[in-house]
Amino acid sequence: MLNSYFYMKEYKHQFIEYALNTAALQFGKFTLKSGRISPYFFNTGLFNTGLDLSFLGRIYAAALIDASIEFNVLFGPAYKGIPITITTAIALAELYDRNVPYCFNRKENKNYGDGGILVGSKLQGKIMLLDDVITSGITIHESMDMIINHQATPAGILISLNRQEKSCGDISAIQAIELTYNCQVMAIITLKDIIEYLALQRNMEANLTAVLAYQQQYGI
Ligand SMILES: O=P(O)(O)OC[C@H]1O[C@H](OP(=O)(O)OP(=O)(O)O)[C@H](O)[C@@H]1O
Ligand SMILES: O=C(O)c1cc(=O)[nH]c(=O)[nH]1
Repeated sequence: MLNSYFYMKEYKHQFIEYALNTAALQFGKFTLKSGRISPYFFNTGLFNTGLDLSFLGRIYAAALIDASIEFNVLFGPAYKGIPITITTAIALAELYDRNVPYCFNRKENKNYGDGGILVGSKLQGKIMLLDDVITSGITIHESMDMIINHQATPAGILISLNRQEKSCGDISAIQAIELTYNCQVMAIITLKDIIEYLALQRNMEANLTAVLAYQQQYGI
C-alpha cells in the first residue's frame, strides 16, 4: 500500500489533495443519480475559480500527454464538460505547444443565429471526450451519437474520477462504454487511488471504513 502511494503519479496525488481543499471531493452521505447512498462524492463544479480551473486544465492536459493517444479535437458534453474542455485546450497550447480545436454541445437546440447543437470547432477526425464523472453512461452515449453522426471517430474518454462500481450487472458503466465503442476510458483518479490515499491519512479512518464498505457492496 505504501509503495503504491509513493509511485502514484504525481498529478494523481496533487489532484486528490486539491479536490479535498476545494471540497470537490467530499466524504459524508450522498444520494447518487443511481439512488445509491455513497460515502463520498466528487463535484468538479467546485473547481470554481480561475486558479482552480487552470489547475484542472493542467491536470487533464498532463493525463492526455501521458496517455499518448492520438486525437484531433477535444469534446466536452454540457455543462460540466465545457469548462474542463476549454481549460484543457488552453493548457495543451500553453504547456505542450499543442493547439487543439475544441467543441461542446448545447443541451437544447438553438434555432437562430449560429443555430444548432454544437459550438466551437467542427466535430471531425479523432475526438477525445472530456467530462467529470460517468454514472449511468447516458451522457457519453449521447456524445458518442453526435460524434458518430458527424462521421468522426471516438479516440478516447478522460474523466476526473472512475468510481469503479457495478452498473449493468457485474460490470461498470465505464466498462460497458469501453466494450460498446471500443475506446479507452481514462480517469485522473479512481476509487482505488482514493482508498490508498485515505489509508495513509491520520483522522480519516471513519471515512476509509465507510468507503471500503461501499466498495465491498458495489465495487467492481
Ligand atoms: O453517466 P451519466 O448518468 O450521464 O452521468 C454523468 C453526467 O452527469 C453529470 O452531468 P449532468 O447531466 O448532471 O449535467 P451538468 O453537467 O449540467 O451538471 C456529469 O457532469 C456527467 O456529464
Ligand atoms: O453518481 C452520481 O450521481 C455522481 C457521483 C459523483 O461522485 N459525482 C457526481 O457528480 N455524480
